Amino acid sequence: MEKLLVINSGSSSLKFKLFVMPEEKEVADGLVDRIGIAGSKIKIKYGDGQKYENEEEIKDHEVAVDRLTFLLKDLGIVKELNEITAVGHRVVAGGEYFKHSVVVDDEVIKHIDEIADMAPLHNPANLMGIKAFKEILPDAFSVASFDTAFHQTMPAVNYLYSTPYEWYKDYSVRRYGAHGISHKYVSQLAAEKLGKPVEDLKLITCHLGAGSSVCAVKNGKSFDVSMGFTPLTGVTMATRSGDVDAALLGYMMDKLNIDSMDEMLDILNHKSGLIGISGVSSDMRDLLEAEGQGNKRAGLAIDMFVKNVVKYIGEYIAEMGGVDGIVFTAGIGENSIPVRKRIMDRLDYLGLTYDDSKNSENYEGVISQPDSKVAVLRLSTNEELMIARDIMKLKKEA
Ligand SMILES: Nc1ncnc2c1ncn2[C@@H]1O[C@H](COP(=O)(O)OP(=O)(O)O)[C@@H](O)[C@H]1O
Ligand SMILES: CC(=O)OP(=O)(O)O
Ligand SMILES: [Mg+2]
Repeated sequence: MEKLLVINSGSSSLKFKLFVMPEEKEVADGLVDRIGIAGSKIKIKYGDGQKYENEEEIKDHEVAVDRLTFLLKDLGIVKELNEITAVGHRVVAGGEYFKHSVVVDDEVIKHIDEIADMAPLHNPANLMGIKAFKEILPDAFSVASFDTAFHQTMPAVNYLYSTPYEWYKDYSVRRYGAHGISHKYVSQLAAEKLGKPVEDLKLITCHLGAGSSVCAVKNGKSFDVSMGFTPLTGVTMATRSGDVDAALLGYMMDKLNIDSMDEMLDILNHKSGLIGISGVSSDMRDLLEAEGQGNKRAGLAIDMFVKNVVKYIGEYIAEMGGVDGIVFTAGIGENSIPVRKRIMDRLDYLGLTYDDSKNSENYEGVISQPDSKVAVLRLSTNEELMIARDIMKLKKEA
């Protein structure tokens, strides 16, 4: 029996789970939510149903790690931090370096840092977490699991951009995608719930959170994904623009008198998407509330998000030549009944029908009607469990 801690830094959150392995028992499950925006909150479930919840200012991921390590001891979840024998980290961009999870050493740290531009909102925070825990727990086995690894199975026709081929050959410019740990987990779970081997299914997994991506999972493998070279592209996100015409960068630099590309990318990464369109909030919960109070731009931002998800679903049905199941997961996908409803209502052309009583907050599994032409599932993702399993595998091999 041993205790493993898994750290999952998202763009707006830091999630963690403490597992007892090999039983896969979750001893603690925590979330630091709304990092860097008003109303940050820490929520931890631990022990036999105990809960800790506090609203406090969490300005960045570094503060989140500090609070987490303090609370693990303070709440008595561990007596001493060194009871934790391994720490696993979700890392978003692995580029061409990492095609599967690895034990962290200096070389790994160097490469994660080197390709930070491939996930500017994530890799620096991921690396900060890795280094912080190397200091706090120098003897713990340290593992990095990559969001991009699952997408390495994409065929060239889907991962290449229609740019000069030399960009790919000489500079590794291609679609890497993201959220792969989650897309892999929910596609396997969906197959289980549907009672069929994942190898026999065409699935579309919609990971909709602060960062959102839609993935075509054909025969258990990632076939195409909406995120690209970085997690900036694809559908409208909390603060990210999703797909835009590259030509508007130069055009707007001129109009706004901006002379640095970094500043432009900062606008596309941090000031666009739901917050950019609505001017209200980057958080879907706030937008739904504002829309209910008559805020038109909040409604428009939600409609654009929904349209983009519907568009990618349609694209992937065309690319795969059909679909057996559509999965909703992550912050919005799991928790927002109205957003799921708005997406599913746009898919009735597929003969998709859903069960209103199952399109609920906590229902785990198939939410479509038995006679629906396409199955729909609401599944809670568990990136942390996937990483914990990878730690065990790498420990065995070490
Ligand atoms: N009940 C809810 N209704 C609508 N949106 C929600 C709800 N709960 C969480 N969300 C959305 O989920 C997002 C966080 O998703 P999550 O997958 O946890 O984020 P991250 O991308 O940081 O990993 C928040 O920005 C919020 O918009
Ligand atoms: C890649 C990405 O966007 O991750 P997250 O949704 O966790 O921010
Ligand atoms: Mg996430």
